[in-house]
Amino acid sequence: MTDFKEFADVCKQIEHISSSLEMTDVVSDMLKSISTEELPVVTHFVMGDVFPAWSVEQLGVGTSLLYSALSESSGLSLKEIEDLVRSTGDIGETAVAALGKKKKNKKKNQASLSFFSEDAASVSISIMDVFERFLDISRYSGAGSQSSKMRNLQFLFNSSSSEEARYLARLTIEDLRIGVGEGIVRDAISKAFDVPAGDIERGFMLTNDLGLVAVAAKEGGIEEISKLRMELDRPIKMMLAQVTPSIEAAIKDLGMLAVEWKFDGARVQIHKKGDSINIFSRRLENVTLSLPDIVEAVKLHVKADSAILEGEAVAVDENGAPRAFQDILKRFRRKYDVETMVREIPLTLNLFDILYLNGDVLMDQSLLRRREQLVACVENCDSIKVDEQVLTDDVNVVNDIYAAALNGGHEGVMLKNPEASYSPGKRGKNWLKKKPIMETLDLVVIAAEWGYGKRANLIGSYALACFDPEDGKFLPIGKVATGFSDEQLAELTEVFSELIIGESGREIELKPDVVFEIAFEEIQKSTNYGSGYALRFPRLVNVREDKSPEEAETIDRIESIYLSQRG
Ligand SMILES: Nc1ncnc2c1ncn2[C@@H]1O[C@H](COP(=O)(O)OP(=O)(O)OP(=O)(O)O)[C@@H](O)[C@H]1O
Repeated sequence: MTDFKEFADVCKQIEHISSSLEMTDVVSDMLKSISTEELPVVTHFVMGDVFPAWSVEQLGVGTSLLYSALSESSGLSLKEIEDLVRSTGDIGETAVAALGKKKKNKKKNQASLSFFSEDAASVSISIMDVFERFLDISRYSGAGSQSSKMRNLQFLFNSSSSEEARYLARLTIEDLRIGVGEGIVRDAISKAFDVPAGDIERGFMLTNDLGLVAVAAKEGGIEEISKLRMELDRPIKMMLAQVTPSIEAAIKDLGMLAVEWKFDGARVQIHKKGDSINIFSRRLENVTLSLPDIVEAVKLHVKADSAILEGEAVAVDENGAPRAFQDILKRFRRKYDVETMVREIPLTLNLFDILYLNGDVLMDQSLLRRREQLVACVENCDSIKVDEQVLTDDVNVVNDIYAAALNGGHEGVMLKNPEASYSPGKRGKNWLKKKPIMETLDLVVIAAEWGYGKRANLIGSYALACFDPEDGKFLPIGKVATGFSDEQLAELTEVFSELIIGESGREIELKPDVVFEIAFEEIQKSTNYGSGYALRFPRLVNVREDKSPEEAETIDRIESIYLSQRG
């Protein structure tokens, strides 16, 4: 059993390293040194995850619960914890300071020990102890769950040293902040168990779980990795599209095109095993409970024993015409009553891909072959259908389809390579999208400011960042304070209150989790922000609840938009 302290020591070491190669070496050494049981846990922990995004288990600890646990464990008041968050600007440092103070208090007042009953023996905790407690926390939800979660958190903080608490606190809100992302872990697994990085990547593509890949690599090297398969109820990352500047350019790039309407809704991946249906969002979260109408439609109209299907769920009005993008997102929120939502915001599901059918993985087949099988197993009706696809290399034909899509209230067209296989998580050239000039950017909210006067209780301005996939960092690019309705400001304040990880005066630092779609006039060079760019006249268009922070615009894309603006 490895002590959690050893994990915390490695995190501390990594925090002081800037080179990715060195980080990879340290992570690789740690992966080699631990047991097979600990391997999947540590693989996720080191990236700041407790469970994979798609797992049924979810931790669901917000910062307010964490503050209360730290307050109880340290004996400091909630207000003192909040002050520490403000002064240290980091939840990890807050935990270190709070538990440090607790020790001093304990010496002063032995009587208080009985309050910390669970840690009276001051035993060290192992990595697996921490994981077990997290697992227990994930089992509680709804009314009365807070106290059970609290008990577990207190146990963890009471039995950890203040150094361990730094990483424990950050892990609790799944924001470890040591800069280790999927790329580094993939390379570390490859190095630790001597399997080429390409094979690790392929295993990851099929399973979406680096923990599982690490165990396979350790137990049987390439051979075991090559046995990894896609599985029902374990979603895979979705294939994405690049913007094409023009239809002519798309034909030049791909030749023959498979042209489909681009629907404006939310992407879903549906896993069907007999009558058991699971639906995953673009962020790979299990959203089945929000979409009972889609579950029914799939049960009735998809003629397959087992299948993995992909499509776009679109909110429609009584005539079947598409409604605003915000409406579909309401359907995914748990805070609304599902039955009312199903009644008020009906959906249609437009299926456009199939990755698995009756035991066969179809991902490596061409789009055309996959589509034949998709068409054959879906009975088209109002609630679910496979929309038309046209094969052509004639620019006029594509232009007509594009015009018809826009006239119908849809977003544009998808122009796909008919021969291409499905590449999970890739934004390559095999799927192109054409829609009216895109003047919005999807950016991650990393910080914010409380408002003034009457709006002092509302967050009024948000700091935005783009993503650097090289090192997994979010690079500031500007602030947005316009485009919000009062109702939206109140709703967002509630959401962001659970993501506060540091506070200084009116400024708050936020766990990067929420993506804003931002309209802007121009991208300018700037020394004010870490990205080296700033936005002129940014305003909020949408909250992209369907996107994860890693799906925000990359710094490369910002650079290329900047260059294209200059002609
Ligand atoms: N026929 C279709 N085929 C594939 N994707 C479609 C189709 N119709 C709508 N879509 C949606 O379009 C998206 C493809 O664009 P992209 O991968 O760039 O996603 P995105 O970043 O959300 O872009 P956007 O903001 O343009 O929707 C898919 O993720 C899917 O949600």
